Amino acid sequence: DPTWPSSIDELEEIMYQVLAFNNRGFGGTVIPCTSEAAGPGRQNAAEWLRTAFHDVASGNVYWGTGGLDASLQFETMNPENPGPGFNTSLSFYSTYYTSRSSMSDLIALGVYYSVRSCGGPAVPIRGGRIDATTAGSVGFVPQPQDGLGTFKNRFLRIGFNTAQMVQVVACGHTIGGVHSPEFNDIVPPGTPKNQIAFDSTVATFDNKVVTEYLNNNTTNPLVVGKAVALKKISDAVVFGADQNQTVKTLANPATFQSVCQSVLQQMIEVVPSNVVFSDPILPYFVKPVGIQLALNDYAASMTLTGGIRVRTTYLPASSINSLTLTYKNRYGGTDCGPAGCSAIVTGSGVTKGFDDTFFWFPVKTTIPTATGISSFTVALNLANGTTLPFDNNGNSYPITDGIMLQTPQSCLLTTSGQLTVTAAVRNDLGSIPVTLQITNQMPTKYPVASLVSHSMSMTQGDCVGLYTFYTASYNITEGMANTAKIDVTSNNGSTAVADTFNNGFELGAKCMPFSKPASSACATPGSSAPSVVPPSPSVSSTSIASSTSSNTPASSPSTLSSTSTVSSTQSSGAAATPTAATSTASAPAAATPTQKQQVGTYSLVGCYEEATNDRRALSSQSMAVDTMTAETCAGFCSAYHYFGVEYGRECYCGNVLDSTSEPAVMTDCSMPCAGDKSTYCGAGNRLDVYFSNATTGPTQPPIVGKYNWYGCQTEGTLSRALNALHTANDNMTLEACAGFCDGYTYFGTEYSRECYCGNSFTEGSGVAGTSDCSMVCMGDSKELCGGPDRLSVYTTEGSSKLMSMQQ
Ligand code: HEM
Repeated sequence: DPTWPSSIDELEEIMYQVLAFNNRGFGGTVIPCTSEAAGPGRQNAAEWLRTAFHDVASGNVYWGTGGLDASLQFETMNPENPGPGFNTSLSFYSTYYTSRSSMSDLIALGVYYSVRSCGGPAVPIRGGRIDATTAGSVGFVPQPQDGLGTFKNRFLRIGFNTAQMVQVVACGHTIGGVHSPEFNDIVPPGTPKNQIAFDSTVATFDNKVVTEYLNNNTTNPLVVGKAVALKKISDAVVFGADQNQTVKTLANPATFQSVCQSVLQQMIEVVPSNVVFSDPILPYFVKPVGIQLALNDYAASMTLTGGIRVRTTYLPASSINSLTLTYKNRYGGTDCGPAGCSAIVTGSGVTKGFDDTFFWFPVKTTIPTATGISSFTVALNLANGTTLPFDNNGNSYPITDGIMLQTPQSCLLTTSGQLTVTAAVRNDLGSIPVTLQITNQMPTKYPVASLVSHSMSMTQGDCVGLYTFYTASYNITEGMANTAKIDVTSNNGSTAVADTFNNGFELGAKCMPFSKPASSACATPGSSAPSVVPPSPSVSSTSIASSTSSNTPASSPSTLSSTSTVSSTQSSGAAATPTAATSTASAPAAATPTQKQQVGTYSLVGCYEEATNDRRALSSQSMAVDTMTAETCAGFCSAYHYFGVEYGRECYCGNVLDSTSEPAVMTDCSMPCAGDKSTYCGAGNRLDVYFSNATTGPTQPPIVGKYNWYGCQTEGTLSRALNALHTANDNMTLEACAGFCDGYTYFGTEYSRECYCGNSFTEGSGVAGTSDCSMVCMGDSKELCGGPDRLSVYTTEGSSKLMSMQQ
């Protein structure tokens, strides 16, 4: 494996995540090879291969200029580039164009995809090509009527000798053909599909173009037919350049495949002399993909999410029982709090490449903020009882908790482009510029968009425990929001920490509130490995302790906007260590009933006021009974991160605590539980709030029957997003909806109990933030069934988000 992360990571994922779960959608219009996505006779695979050649044709190996540099985007109006195929191909590639995937590398990847999809060899792809910013030299694309001398000169100019010229033309002209709209003298109008193929197998990358030529039974329009009288028989001239010597060697099918593999690689590696190529891009055995950290409410813990992708080409998925992820704390040590430093993950989701398969291990690990994370290693636990360790070539897989994009607290309205980004920066990283950089595409008059970047400094906001929030807002040009990549960086130079290349389209439409710890919890991480690990309840107790001591009316804000608070806390260093507060918090439990600190996996957060905005502090579900205990409520709310008991007999659940709900003094929660008088259950307008990070919460399973997770989608503007069939009932589950929609490409569940089916999305339906789809299914509290106006969508195709945005 290359050492992760690497500059080719984005290209590697586009190259190998071809089909099924988490596919990148790059094969959309060239798989299968027969695909004529641009119309009858317009075979995209053939167009992609020809596109690469026409881009290369401007190259000059003597000068070290041109070649595969995407200059074709500026040359499509030139008469030597006739036909719609260049535009179709380049505009498709353009959607994948980012700072980590140049257009010219994408054109090269297009050769790999089109050739492989048509049954040809796997052309090795190296990354690192640099895109031209203007047109290259034009007039160097060989034409059917040119003579042998011209052909030889043209090919020498791009570094091909006569034999290689014969080879590369044969390898190009094994798929596709000549079209009448562009060459109506060679292909008469009225020809079926307006196309004459180069050989009898138009959509197979085989040597028929050669054997049929040698056997004199070819129908190649650049060898026989109308072209003869017009002297436009370029393939006959090229193939005959050395009295058929080279072309005869290609009559062996295996030779043809291996020769094409090498001359096509040679072709796509004609590049300007300033290009430094990477090694050939091979699939990682083990690769972290989409790894992200985010601080959880109250900042006592953070969650590491993402996937570990394991290549199962030679090691079948069935031989892997599970994966153990072991991490180091932010000091490189092994103190990770009570839960320890490792997590066992089971696999779900299979991705296919042309020649590979991959198995995914979705990671969701809670890490105490006090100890943090700096790197991890992976071990595969095999069915035969052995383990296979992976340590990133001895480096561990690095990850910084110095800065993180707070996805839930960031939001993007894809329609208007209004973006708000919140980043959490570790307080010990000090006095800093924190910058937000947004890179998005902008349309140009050419088929390829340009990339534009905007940087701005972020404004310091609340201090939340060991971190401080920074925010910035920006308006992305209308229509371009889905292309945005978001980088947040703190500090600069060698001390910079960054969280980069985050997808704008993964942000929700609404910025979620963050339930804050008290401002007194604001601190910097200890300078040595911390011996003290405050688990979530102790930090929460800190906030209680602080309200107690400050003795301010509960309505007084603990909104931590004041920078002076932040800086003074920072300078006073460890004064606010959470452990000190824990003992304070446990002190008030003096009355006969006691305050339960722990209920199952839930820990007491504290006593909280009800929300003040007509909502409930915890608003997802509720119930009330005269036998209420904390246990009863915990069971009822097991699908949620929070539960709260109030007024002795009421129970409320939710995944977020409403932002207007403020901590109250612990002694406010003084009503015994109706079902257990020895413990407290809140009071009037006061809840005892408990929190759990355990994955008893509902999940969005990646696979439901034959459907794969697609994403959280908004409703359509004029009709339902999926409008073929629908049903609704109180027993709704993902499985039930999948069964109901059997035969449709998509199913979506919405608002806990609704189910919709369809083969495509109607107008206006777009990507929503995953956090928008957070309502529990009525029929299964372990699963998520959309949200208000939001669908949890699954598809039989596992088609990618990028593709859906194109529609
Ligand atoms: C002497 C050199 C060459 C000449 C004169 C030539 C000429 C042509 C012409 C006239 C067409 C028909 C285009 C249309 O009607 O859409 C064509 C198609 C094609 N060429 Fe070439 N070509 C040459 C070399 C190459 C090379 C080196 C490759 C790639 C390795 C290549 C790949 C293709 C492909 C794949 C098509 C089919 C496109 C489609 O079906 O849409 N050609 N070529």
